[in-house]
Amino acid sequence: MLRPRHSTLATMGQKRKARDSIGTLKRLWSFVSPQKGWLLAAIIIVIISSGLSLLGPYVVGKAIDRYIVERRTDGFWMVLALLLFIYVALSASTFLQNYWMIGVAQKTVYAIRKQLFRHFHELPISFFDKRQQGELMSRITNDIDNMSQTFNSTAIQVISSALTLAGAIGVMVWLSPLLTLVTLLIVPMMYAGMKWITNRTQKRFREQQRCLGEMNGFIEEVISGQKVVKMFSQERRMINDFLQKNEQLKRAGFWAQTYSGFIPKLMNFLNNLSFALIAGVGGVLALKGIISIGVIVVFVEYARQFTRPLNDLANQWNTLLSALAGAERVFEILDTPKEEWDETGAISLGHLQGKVEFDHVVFSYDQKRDALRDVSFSVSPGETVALVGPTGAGKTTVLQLLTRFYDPDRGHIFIDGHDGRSIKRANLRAHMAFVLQDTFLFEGTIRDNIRYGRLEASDEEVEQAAKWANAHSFITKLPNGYDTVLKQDGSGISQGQRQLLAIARAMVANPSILILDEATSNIDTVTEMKIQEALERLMKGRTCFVIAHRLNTVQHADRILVLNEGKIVEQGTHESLLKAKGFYYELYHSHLQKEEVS
Ligand SMILES: Nc1ncnc2c1ncn2[C@@H]1O[C@H](COP(=O)(O)OP(=O)(O)OP(=O)(O)O)[C@@H](O)[C@H]1O
Repeated sequence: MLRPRHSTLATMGQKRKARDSIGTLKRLWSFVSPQKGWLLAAIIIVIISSGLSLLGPYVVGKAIDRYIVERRTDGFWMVLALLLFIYVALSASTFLQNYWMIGVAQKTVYAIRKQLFRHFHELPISFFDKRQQGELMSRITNDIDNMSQTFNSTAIQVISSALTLAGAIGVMVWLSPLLTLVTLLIVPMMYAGMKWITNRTQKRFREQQRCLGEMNGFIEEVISGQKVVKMFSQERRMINDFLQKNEQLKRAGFWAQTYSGFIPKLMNFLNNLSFALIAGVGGVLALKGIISIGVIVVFVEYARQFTRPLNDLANQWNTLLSALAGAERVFEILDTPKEEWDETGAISLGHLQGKVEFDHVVFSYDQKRDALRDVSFSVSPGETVALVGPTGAGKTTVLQLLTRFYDPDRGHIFIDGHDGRSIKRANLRAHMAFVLQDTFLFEGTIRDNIRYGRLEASDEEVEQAAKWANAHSFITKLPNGYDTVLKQDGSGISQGQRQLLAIARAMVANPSILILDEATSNIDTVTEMKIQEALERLMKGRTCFVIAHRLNTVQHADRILVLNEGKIVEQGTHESLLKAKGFYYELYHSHLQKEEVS
């Protein structure tokens, strides 16, 4: 079937740390640089707010010395006004730094998301064939989200924490090197304590995430497989399995939360310890006249400010690293070469007769095993050709090459006498339409879904196509007719109705070449007849390729190409092939037996 295959090879997304952080940062800068004016403004305001947050306690300390210790009164109101100004300016600058930084972050992430999504559309089908859908989705959603959060807050906090820390130490050393030493004594303890707790917490959180992921996967499976669960009366077993997973999650969640709850307690304890040390040692120094009371107050305040950035820096560093890893994964996609678009001098064909010729075509997906081996055949305009063969014979591959999702390794494909490579891809595909086994419907109205075949089609053309496709009568019975909104999974309409819509969509496209992936499986007889009739109308006057899984549906094809292991082993009409008593004859009879058994 003409449908992407998912391989489990895709594991690029599993790596946690960026391999080339400098390179990734440089790439990131290319997205941030258009906002460098705003970024500069945000950084300047961060420097100002860090300075203000250090200035506040310093002025308070000086004021205590002046107005409480020395009992002076001059300039009291001035100092009070200064303090008021400092704290108001601090709040305003914090607001501005957030506002500007969020602006920079959102614009940057917008640009990355836009480029990534555009790039997705320019990637060759082989890229999607080799990767898991979920993994690709997570790059465009989770990784970008992670980057966005980091830009929004973490980056600016790291700068602000580092500045506050450096500034506080500078002022403290200037005021009293000895008391600075005492204050800094707490740092190694804080570092060791935090490391001890975070190691354990991270382990518990990972365990919690694992249990949560497992439980979500289980719930999703059970919900989507409800019919099977009920059919085989597996409810009890499902509930028991769920209880087990729920229990594991409860245990993991308990320890993760308990350990992480230790962090504020530990910080509190160390803060109090530091306060006691500063007060004790500072008191002795003050009594000896080495420092003033105001300096002790400044130190107490700084020590309080100190622990927060220290703590923040450790946490934010990890967030920053994981965002860098996410950015690297996004850039990996952006670096994947685009589908080789059109060769220079490629032409557009106005009208296509529909003549197709495969000339000694050899093709391999993996350069190890040939999927097509020296395939040659020629199809006249308007001819219906059925491709049959056992699974893996190469039927889909023929069509992947015809549509130029892949190009042959050797040999040529001619369309109306032009080498396929010399025709613009978009032009070539505009002359083709598909009716696949799984009709892909988009979230939108029935009208829009049909119009997907040719966006400029008028409402009348859409309705006419639906009439030819035998879809009009069921559509008009729906509450909102052509304006009925379909869900993405097409729930609300039957399998057969979906196929009729697919036929209408192909009718609107009015292609010269039609590709049908046997569209009539699992359908009741009445609908099947409707589909058959619609298909016959659709196929009239067009070159058609039909992949047939049920051999009784291909008997009316003008010609049957029988493929086996990538080679055309026979071709002819149904009758001539049966008469030849070759591979098709065997295939047909073994198929008939299977049908009888079932
Ligand atoms: N994307 C891919 N990457 C690697 N190998 C592939 C890919 N798609 C198909 N193949 C291999 O190429 C060969 C031909 O596959 P193809 O899908 O053309 O067979 P098919 O006749 O359409 O089979 P089916 O009736 O089961 O759909 C098979 O061996 C298959 O495993």
